[in-house]
Amino acid sequence: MGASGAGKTTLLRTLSDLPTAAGFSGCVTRPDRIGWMAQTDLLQPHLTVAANVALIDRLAGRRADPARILSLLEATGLDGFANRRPATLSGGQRQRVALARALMQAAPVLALDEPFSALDPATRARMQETARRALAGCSVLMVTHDPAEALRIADRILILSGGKVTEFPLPDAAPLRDLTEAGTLAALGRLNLAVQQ
Ligand SMILES: Nc1ncnc2c1ncn2[C@@H]1O[C@H](COP(=O)(O)OP(=O)(O)OP(=O)(O)O)[C@@H](O)[C@H]1O
Repeated sequence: MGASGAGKTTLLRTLSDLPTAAGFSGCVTRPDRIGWMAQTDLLQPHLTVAANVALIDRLAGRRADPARILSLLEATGLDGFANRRPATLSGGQRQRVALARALMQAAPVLALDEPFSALDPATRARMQETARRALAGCSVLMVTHDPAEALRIADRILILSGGKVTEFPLPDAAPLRDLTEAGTLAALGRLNLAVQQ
């Protein structure tokens, strides 16, 4: 988390070995493969939804498992959309295709840059659950502007400000946390203040 312009996307891109406008010196140790989902969905307009989900495999010269594609489309609430083109989808549906594509990569580390920002609250809550389930066992570094989202799903919350990272202490409850529970609600108040500083 962190204010707009704090450098969150730049940090994710640096960790993922993607180019940035920022200067960087030092050394990043990372696994060979890092999955990535950007703020913009970057869907290929000429490909169907299923082909977009399979794209990373295709680019890597692998055959994508059709059953896995269908199960990820189902998990992201897109069953029946496999043969549609991105232009026929809403912004939220497109973002869910991008999420399915990120989940398809099954990389040990996944960088998600505000993956749920275009979704309505109910779909967003469902996608948070889907992503947590589908990504159990992966390390996921996710940027979000939404303190409630971070509190609900994160194992750790780091706040980037003035070039420094501070860890926000989480309540004892395990994710997916109940935001109406007193301890979580109190933490939400503290987190709202912390990200405004
Ligand atoms: N460590 C850094 N050194 C120099 N410039 C940086 C650094 N980190 C970020 N910047 C620059 O600051 C600007 C904003 O960075 P970035 O897009 O990463 O912010 P952000 O926190 O993701 O913002 P937003 O929440 O609005 O998406 C960019 O122009 C980026 O190049």
